[in-house]
Amino acid sequence: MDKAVVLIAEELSPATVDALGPEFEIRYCTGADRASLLAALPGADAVLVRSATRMDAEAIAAGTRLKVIGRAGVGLDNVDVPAASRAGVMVVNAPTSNVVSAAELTVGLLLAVARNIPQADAALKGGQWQRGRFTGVELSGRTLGILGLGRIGSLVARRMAAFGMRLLAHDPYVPAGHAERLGARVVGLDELLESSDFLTVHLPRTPETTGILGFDALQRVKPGVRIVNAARGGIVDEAELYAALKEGRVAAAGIDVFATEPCTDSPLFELDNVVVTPHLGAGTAEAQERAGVAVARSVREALAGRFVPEACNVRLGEVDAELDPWLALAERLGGLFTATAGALPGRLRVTVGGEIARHELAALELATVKGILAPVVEGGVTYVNAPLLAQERGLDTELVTGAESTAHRSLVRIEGTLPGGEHVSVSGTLTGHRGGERLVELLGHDVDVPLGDGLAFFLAPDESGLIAGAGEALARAGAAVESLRLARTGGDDGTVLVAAALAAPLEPAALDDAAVRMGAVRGWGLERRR
Ligand SMILES: NC(=O)c1ccc[n+]([C@@H]2O[C@H](COP(=O)([O-])OP(=O)(O)OC[C@H]3O[C@@H](n4cnc5c(N)ncnc54)[C@H](O)[C@@H]3O)[C@@H](O)[C@H]2O)c1
Ligand SMILES: O=C(O)[C@H](O)COP(=O)(O)O
Repeated sequence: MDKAVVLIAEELSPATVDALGPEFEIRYCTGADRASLLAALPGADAVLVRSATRMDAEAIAAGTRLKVIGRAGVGLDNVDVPAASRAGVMVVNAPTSNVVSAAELTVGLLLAVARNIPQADAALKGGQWQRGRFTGVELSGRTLGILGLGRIGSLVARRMAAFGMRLLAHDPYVPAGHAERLGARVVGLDELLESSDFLTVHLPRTPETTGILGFDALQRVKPGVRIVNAARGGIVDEAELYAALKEGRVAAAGIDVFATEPCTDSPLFELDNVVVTPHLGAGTAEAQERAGVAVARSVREALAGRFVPEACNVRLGEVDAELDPWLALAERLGGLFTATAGALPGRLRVTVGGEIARHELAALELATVKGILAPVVEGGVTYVNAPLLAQERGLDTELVTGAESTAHRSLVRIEGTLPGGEHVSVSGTLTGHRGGERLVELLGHDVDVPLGDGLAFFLAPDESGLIAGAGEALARAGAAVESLRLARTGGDDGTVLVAAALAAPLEPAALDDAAVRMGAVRGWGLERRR
């Protein structure tokens, strides 16, 4: 089988490729070069990007076999997440990988604009020993205004408290008490602007925050303020900042991010009181390794068709790790439901009983739908597109929880009525320390077989010698039978269910042949998960 292709579109830590492992073909392109990106995407199952690759609707459409976009970093403003969701493409990022590095760069920029370090360095290397020209200010005792008290803003708060700064914060969306625990006082935007000697920006770029430090805000700042932006370009209006720096209302600025990147030409670059870096917030070995390894792991999971907790466009909230094997079971049972039904029901009921019923089960419901649709949908079913595909096929799902499971500690049952009126049901559980998947009911027949590979089922009239006849029929059809079970109880149509565990799945023609030989009314199989 061909290896899945992972396309690396930007410079990533070598640890990324190591974490992907040998089972992928790795290809490279230059994501910032549109032609290179669009030419490489059609062959890729996954693409790994940083902030310079625009994964918009056009690029996502070009990735005809794309299943996952891995953003080796935090910001997703270069990824059209809704377009990815429509295309069934999972988007994963590494939201905490580089926050310490970004906070540390912020500290560096705050020190640089306080003490003119880069300017003094450049002057001295240019042969000038000028000490008075670069006299700065102390941070200690001054007021730092933090705009956005999320992950990075909070790390900056802790670090700058150690410098003896007074902390103010503006962030209407953090819980009460968070700022106080960091030693910061929460204030409105006006007070933040009017009272801060230093202002540092840690907001996401949203319609609300774009230009938030524009003409009006820069008119209200404390004269002589120093501003640092290591969040996103465009949050500080570059033209207005330039004007305020020229006037001296803003004494200095440290800027890591620009409205348009790469940015190699800006009026800001002409000003002595500006320190700039080329989007270096995440530019450390540690951050790159963390980001690369995190997305590599998520990509491996996503390409294996498993649930990825870090997926940004699967809205299931936190999924308890204890539930993972149950998701796999539900998906497997969904596949068996479709193999048994040969059609989709209009309405599907997923009943979860016993101990696992206390968990949040939206992911398990989705895993079931994924398993049910996978055998019948071309192009792959993922946790991302399963709800949309179900809707398109008119498949409604009802989740029933809390039912007692008397025979098993926990049980998952899937049932639905087909358009022809036939009721189909399948139930399974996990047993033993290693959580082996077991089928415990099929079409109302009580069975107990491992949900292994190569299962085959037959419905046959209840006659003596059936088990011997079934064994012989399967052997003649070329099957290596590992075990045979007869399920007499539960069915109400006079047939018994023969469940055969085979060493390898049988081809459909061989299954039919075996069914005819044993006098079964029908036979069907469950193939190995791909
Ligand atoms: N320079 C870099 O290389 C680099 C590296 C990492 C992250 N970043 C950027 O840094 C920024 C912060 O990242 P984070 O991980 O701390 O994000 P975060 O989501 O943890 O924090 C953002 C905070 O902003 C607040 N916020 C949102 N809208 C607001 C508004 N209108 N007014 C006030 N507060 C508002 C939110 O409540 C949140 O607490 C992001 O823009 C991210 O893309 C840059
Ligand atoms: O959003 C991020 O993670 C940072 O801005 C870093 O972006 P980068 O991966 O392009 O350096």
